[in-house]
Amino acid sequence: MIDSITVKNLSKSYGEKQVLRGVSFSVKHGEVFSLLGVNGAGKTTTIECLEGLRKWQEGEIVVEGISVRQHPEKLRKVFGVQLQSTALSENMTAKEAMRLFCVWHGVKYRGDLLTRFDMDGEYLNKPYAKLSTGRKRRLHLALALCHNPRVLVLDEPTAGLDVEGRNTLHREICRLRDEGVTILMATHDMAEAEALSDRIAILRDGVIAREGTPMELTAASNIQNRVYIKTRGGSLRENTPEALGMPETTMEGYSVWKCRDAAELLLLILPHIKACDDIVSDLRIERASVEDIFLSVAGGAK
Ligand SMILES: Nc1ncnc2c1ncn2[C@@H]1O[C@H](COP(=O)(O)OP(=O)(O)OP(=O)(O)O)[C@@H](O)[C@H]1O
Repeated sequence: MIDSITVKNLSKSYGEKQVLRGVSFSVKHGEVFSLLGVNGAGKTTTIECLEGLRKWQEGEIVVEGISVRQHPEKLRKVFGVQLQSTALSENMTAKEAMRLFCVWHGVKYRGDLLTRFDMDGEYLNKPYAKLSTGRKRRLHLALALCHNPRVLVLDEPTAGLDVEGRNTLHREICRLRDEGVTILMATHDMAEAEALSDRIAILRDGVIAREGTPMELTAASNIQNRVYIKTRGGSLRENTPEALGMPETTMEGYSVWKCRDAAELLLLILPHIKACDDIVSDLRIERASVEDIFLSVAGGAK
């Protein structure tokens, strides 16, 4: 079995309102796959169908070889689902929550997970309501992993966290991926998606409008790159070859070109600098980011 998750032609309406119109994607084992889309694009709906929590009208979903429509009861073993922030009762402690989850999944108490997520010591017996958002997120992740799920589903895993909390969770997500867990994530954080994902899909108007690795998505875009070059002798400020054209702008001593193909531009510029007996003192290429691609794709959503 190559794919951990396969979603084929998924269509889902709430009453008259059609939200998904034939969504298809697949996630390989041990891959981090991010689903992006504007508010209301249908990310959570897709995830909830996948978890067997919602019925849908058309299409097929298979997770770890299990047909979600036919055997939703078999999914509990397979999935680890991170809770929403209001999901535990206010007075419950981390230790009690872990006990509860372990009993529910029929496994031994997993104090090791509370230690791994730094939820032992002073946090172990603190009421849930008194934990910070970051600590709650750590606890949710620890609980989601108590039965060693093969697939982890994360909906906005780092929303509202500070930089340190975000980095900690990112490290854990990478670690879980390295341990072979398949991770499906919905996020609005483009930098997070770009840094963590093996592949990304952008939902728009009820279908997957773009899909690929972060490199593929950004390389295939029509968004122009910016090339910044500074030389010691300033040879780019005058006498640039005709084919090159003058820089679009200069900034803090850098000549700046906008171009689709940075390599082509450099093949013209660098020989010119050398021919002028000049030396490059700094060179930067600003590529289109996943956020740029997202804005160009999802920005046109109805
Ligand atoms: N239970 C429901 N009944 C009716 N409409 C719903 C229901 N749940 C979601 N919707 C609608 O379906 C659409 C998709 O919602 P969904 O929550 O899946 O989007 P999302 O991409 O996760 O959005 P967000 O980024 O805001 O979380 C929205 O228009 C929403 O109003």
